[in-house]
Amino acid sequence: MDYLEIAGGVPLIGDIKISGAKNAALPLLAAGLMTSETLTLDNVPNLADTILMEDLLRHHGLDVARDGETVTLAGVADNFDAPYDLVRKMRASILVLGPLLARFGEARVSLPGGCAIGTRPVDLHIRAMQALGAVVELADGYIQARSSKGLKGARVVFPMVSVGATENAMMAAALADGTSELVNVAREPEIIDLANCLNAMGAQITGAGTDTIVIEGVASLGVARHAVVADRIEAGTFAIAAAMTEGDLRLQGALPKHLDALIMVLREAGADIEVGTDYINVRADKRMRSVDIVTDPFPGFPTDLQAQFMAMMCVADGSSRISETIFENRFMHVPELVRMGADIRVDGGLAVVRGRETLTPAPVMATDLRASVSLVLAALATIGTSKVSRIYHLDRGYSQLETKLGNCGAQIIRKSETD
Ligand SMILES: CC(=O)N[C@H]1[C@@H](OP(=O)(O)OP(=O)(O)OC[C@H]2O[C@@H](n3ccc(=O)[nH]c3=O)[C@H](O)[C@@H]2O)O[C@H](CO)[C@@H](O)[C@@H]1O
Ligand SMILES: C=C(OP(=O)(O)O)C(=O)O
Repeated sequence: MDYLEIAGGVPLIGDIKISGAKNAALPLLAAGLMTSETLTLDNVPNLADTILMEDLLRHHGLDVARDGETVTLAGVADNFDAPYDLVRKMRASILVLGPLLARFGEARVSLPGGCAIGTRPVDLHIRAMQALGAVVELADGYIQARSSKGLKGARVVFPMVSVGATENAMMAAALADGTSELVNVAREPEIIDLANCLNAMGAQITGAGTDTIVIEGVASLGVARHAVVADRIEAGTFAIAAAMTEGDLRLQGALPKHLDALIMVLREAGADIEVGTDYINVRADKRMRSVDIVTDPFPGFPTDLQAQFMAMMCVADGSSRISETIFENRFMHVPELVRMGADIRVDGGLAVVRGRETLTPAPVMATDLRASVSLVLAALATIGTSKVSRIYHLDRGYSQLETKLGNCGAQIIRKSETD
């Protein structure tokens, strides 16, 4: 199994090009099921998750071709079954439910089950499909959905904000008969990116980025070409890396309007941040100050940056309160950070971090994507050599992580247990 060996304590200095967003690319790829014409997606990051989604689409019968970061989807699906073996590896596989149901009137998708960060039910996805007229049954661990006469536009009010359920409902309603109003939807930039792509394919969606989306259903969607939006979570991760190593990173392609909450707390912590329309420059020449954060749906502080921010607070001056409100079990990085000498107390969804002057190098491992990268950040800021194991989690969400960081001075090497 691969691991990373990181000799930390070096300020990161240089330029990093931000990749396309995993969390935008996954629904955009699923949207390829909704047309019989070609959908070409540019800036698709080359990640374990996007490759798995490409495999899932092939399994459904699409022709999928990748050339660098451009993915072309053609053909028509002829298999409406998303099996457990593919879905269990990536929860975002549930995003084929809306497209298959809307386009073909049937879908059978394995229930994804819980994962390291929480139980993550899919009840809101199912309720949205039912509201649009589908008949849904749960049997043998599968969601079996049918709409033999096609989906019907409807008013769907979400009891809580869900990114994935908003995306599934938006895709299903795009091909439904009549008007849909989706209320209390997620406002994440990835939702806007999906709406833009669907509209380029011929959908009629307005309101994406607000809490109400209105969709006039159309009979079919056509050909389109769309570039995936920049990954705000990758950019945010590197922004934190610059601040905590007292470095100077220019994040090319990062969109500051998608990172307002992080930029505000980094400035409060003492980082010097300059922004342009498509770059963020983060500079620090002293130890950061402690700041409290609460995770929230966009435009709040993203849960996908909570672990990385906590790593920074472990070496900040003072005491920080970190509240995780989105997922019930998203503190798995805590015991590993503690192994590196961090002082963290957890009480339910609250972590209190008392910053130390420095951490100590240690062998660590994590059980999810952002927890893993938080350990990489902690190791980069710690003098001495740390070993971060189970890095297959990192490969789900960070494209060329070692190269990008290595080009900015990080001493980070991927090794195999057999080396
Ligand atoms: C591929 C992708 O885009 N993943 C992101 C997406 O995940 P995902 O779309 O799975 O996250 P949701 O926004 O749906 O989850 C938010 C909360 O709603 C709950 N919930 C969700 C659906 C449902 O049917 N019932 C229910 O109770 C979840 O358990 C969670 O507590 O948004 C999360 C929240 O910003 C991010 O951390 C993930 O990186
Ligand atoms: C939780 C994440 O992803 P997913 O929803 O795909 O598990 C993430 O990107 O941090």
